[in-house]
Amino acid sequence: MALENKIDQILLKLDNLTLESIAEKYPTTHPNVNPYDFYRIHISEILAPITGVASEKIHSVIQWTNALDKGDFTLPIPALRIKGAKPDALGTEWAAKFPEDDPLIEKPVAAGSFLSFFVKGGPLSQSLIPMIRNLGEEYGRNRFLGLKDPKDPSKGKKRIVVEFSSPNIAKPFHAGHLRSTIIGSFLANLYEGAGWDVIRINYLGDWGKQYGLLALAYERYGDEEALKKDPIDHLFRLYVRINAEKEEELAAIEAKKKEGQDVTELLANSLDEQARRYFRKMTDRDEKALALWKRFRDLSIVRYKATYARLNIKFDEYSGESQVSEEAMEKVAKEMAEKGITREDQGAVLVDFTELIPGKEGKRLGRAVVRKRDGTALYLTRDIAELLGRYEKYKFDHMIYVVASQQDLHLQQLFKIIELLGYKDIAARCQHINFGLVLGMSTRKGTVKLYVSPFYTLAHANNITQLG
Ligand SMILES: NC(=[NH2+])NCCC[C@H](N)C(=O)O
Repeated sequence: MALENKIDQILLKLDNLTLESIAEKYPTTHPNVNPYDFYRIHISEILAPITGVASEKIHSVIQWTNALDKGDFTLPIPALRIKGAKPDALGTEWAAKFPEDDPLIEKPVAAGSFLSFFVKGGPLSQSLIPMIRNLGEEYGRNRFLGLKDPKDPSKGKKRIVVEFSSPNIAKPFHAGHLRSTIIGSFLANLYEGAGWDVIRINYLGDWGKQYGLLALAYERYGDEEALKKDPIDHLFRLYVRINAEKEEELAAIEAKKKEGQDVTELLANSLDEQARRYFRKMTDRDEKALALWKRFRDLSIVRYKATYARLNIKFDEYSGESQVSEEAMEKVAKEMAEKGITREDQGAVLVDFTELIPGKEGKRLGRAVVRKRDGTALYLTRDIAELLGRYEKYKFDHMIYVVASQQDLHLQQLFKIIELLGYKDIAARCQHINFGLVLGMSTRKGTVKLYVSPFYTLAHANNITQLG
């Protein structure tokens, strides 16, 4: 984009630079879309002769401030590593030598070992407003940041996978999922604005024994009309009801056991056991068992989509725990065993971090079961295979999981297993973005609050503040 405003022309002249020489000397900058890049360069060019330090070096350490009273930019003097000089004294000296009447920047303020720089408001707005008018919708974005090689755009964009929202079908979409949705969508938009190729994934909780239990509940109490009208609500009601029954039943069995009765048969016929068997049929891809579950999933997705649409959010992929194939899990199970990461323990398979990793870290990570005694896989097992599958499919440069801090340990275990498998490079590309807990809610007890009204409010706000 051509530079059409005077201030920037003045700046180029001031520092005796051209856009070409800037690109050469400061390859990470993009002054034609980010006016602040000019300012950082300008400060560096002024300070170079005063300090005797190369302007590129100064440029590389100038930072944003974290509070406005500290200026627009700050220079941490110790970062320049000048031997034998006291940073505080240098700060005072350099501030004194800084030109009194620079057209763009106030004389800096020395604050301890930092120099604070304040941009002059008038000239900035004179340069900024034409820039906003020129760039239009593009203003505020910097598509260069996401390039694989900033010097060679033909090499393409970096790719990021952002996994967020990820509710559990049949359970309500609670405040935790809402937070993941808002944060995840915001991050995805931000990366898009920064020129990355962004893949948005919704990893549904749609698999596990509880979906066997839910199917049983539907067979007993399900209502076709209610399901069609509001699947999420209907399934939630069934889920709470059947869980209460299951808990009651288990408590009764436990009491009988305490009295010394033989409860083997009761346990074998319990709801819990029936649910397990039902889910087993699902993992064996029994068509009948899967048909009901698939309806629950499909209807829930239709509802989710409508809600996300209000928030101006779209996903590129509705993946989910159910989409992780048994074959993929078997493959990685074999690999883990071969690489000595897993061991058997009373018929179950687990990763014992306390043995694999010495010291505190191993202790902190503890032990994690990856295959139950009855042969079924777990949440973690699915995540391991899913992560590797995503890498295979997307070859991402970075992947973010936006998940509540409740699952900090789970994600640390996941990333560590990937690393132990020898995929250090893939593990290093993964990041957990967490957020605090919403206390006092339990889906099983039915104490979850459905956040309908904030949804509307946020949808509204999102329309106005959307980044991309
Ligand atoms: N890859 C993952 N484990 N993502 C997080 C999924 C969140 C999960 N469905 C929950 O509601 O708690």
